[in-house]
Amino acid sequence: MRPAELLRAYRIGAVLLRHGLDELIPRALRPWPVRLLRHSLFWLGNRHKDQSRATRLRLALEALGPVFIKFGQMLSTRRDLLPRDLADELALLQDRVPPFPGEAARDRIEASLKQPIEALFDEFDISPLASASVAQVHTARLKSTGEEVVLKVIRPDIRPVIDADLRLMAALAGWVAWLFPRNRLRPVEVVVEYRKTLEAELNLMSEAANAIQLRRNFEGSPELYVPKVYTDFCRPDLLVMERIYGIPVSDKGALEANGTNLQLLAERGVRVFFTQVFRDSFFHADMHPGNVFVSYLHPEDPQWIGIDCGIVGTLNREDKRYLAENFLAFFNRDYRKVAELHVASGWVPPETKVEEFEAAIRTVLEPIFAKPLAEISFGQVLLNLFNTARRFHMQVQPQLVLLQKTLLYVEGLGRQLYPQLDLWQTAKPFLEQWMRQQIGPQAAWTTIKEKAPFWAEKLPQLPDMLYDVLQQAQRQQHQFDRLYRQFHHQQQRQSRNRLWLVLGTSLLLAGVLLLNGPNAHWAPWSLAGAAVSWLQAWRSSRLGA
Ligand SMILES: Nc1ncnc2c1ncn2[C@@H]1O[C@H](COP(=O)(O)OP(=O)(O)OP(=O)(O)O)[C@@H](O)[C@H]1O
Repeated sequence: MRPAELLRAYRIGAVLLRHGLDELIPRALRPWPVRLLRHSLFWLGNRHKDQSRATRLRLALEALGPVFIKFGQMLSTRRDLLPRDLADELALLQDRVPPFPGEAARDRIEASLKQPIEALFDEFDISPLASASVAQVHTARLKSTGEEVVLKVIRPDIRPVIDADLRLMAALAGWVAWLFPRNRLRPVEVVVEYRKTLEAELNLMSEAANAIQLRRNFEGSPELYVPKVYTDFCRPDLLVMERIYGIPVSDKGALEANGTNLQLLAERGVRVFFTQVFRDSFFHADMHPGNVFVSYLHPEDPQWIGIDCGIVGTLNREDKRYLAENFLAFFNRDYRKVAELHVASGWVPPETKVEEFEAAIRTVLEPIFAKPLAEISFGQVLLNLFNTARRFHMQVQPQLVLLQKTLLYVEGLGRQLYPQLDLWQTAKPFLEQWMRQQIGPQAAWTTIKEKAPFWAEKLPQLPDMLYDVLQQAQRQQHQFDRLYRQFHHQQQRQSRNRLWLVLGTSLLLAGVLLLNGPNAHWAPWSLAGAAVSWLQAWRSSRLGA
């Protein structure tokens, strides 16, 4: 460890102790030498004794800076791993970070583009429009077209901090895993997963690619608008995109003042999400209110605006089948079907007892379904299902966890806008349509259509291929006949061999017996016969070899 890292490690340890987080470790796992050591660090006493353990954890993460704050935010969504009080408190984590000087942003942009800013942009605003823990946003105009743009630039000093903190975090996770090997938190895996998310957020080229894909998927849609990305100016640490003007979704007063149809807006939010999931298999997975706006234009026919595509989820056909089949089974409150689906599809091990699994699902979901449909949370249903399935050894895929978390956000936003929002009613047509596409005549027709170009390409080659196959079959038949004849011949020879050996042995025995009897003169003949028989057996085996 380098001196700077040692210092940082000390600081992390000091912050954790000053927030009394050592008390989160069960007393049984803190033997007296550890407790003695703790007491000897008297200058690092718990300074937040009056706060709950959850609040102390949140305050400590906030004190440790962006890497830990984002880590806490990620953990808050893993309710399967954390106790409820901790998860609730971590969800309150905010990355309030002071902006860095606009001049530093300007230097960084110029270094990335290898040109002075004035050569490409007019009206670059030196004071940031927004500032977050990883990046800062400035406004400008494209010199070539006059279009208004925003420039999102990664904080200049963030990379080494992130690298060092991640290394320390990984070491800490390793110790925790070593100390508590049976801990269900799985710290090492959680840190690895976190590192991937953070790496993706640090590369603005991947955010640009995601935004382009999402924009293409919703090209011309009245429901969702995604700002244009100016790829020529994008670099790993710089993203340039169209500036949008929208009402922040959290500002319900402004939405109402603009005359927005809130019911339609909420329903469209759910539809946009399910379209991304079931039509495109590609969804925006960072739907926090700072990333979602509503257009000022045509408020009676409201359009969402989505920015910050740093985190997206992708789904495969199997994931979608899992979601659609389970949701439809839930819709009919058919827990048996849900349990059977899990076993039949191999999502849980085949030896799982369907009755037990069904009972466990019923226990966690029946209280939810006792509420009116409009109050049920899809996200909560999924979360409870995942937690139950994990107990039955199902490996819940990360993309499904991401989807479940996004679903909670979407529901939260929707219900905030229009509390009577009936999610099931809005989502059901999507699920049913998807299922129709997967099974039945429509599915068969779709498969034929999908395969048609392949067959059209292969059809002219079909006679040749058929001829080849027939030729090959004929050759194989000949080969088989030859092998069979060889085998038969060998069998015959072996049985002849055995006969000669048996005869030789019998004649040998007879010869030996005759030697001592009254007919001893026959003995040489018998022994000679034995010798001839063995010779014959030897010859025949040599011929076959
Ligand atoms: N295209 C845009 N047009 C107008 N404002 C924008 C645009 N993109 C970003 N902003 C503003 O900048 C803020 C931060 O942008 P963004 O969410 O992309 O950054 P971030 O660093 O990923 O922040 P966070 O971590 O909070 O999501 C947004 O909340 C919004 O106010």
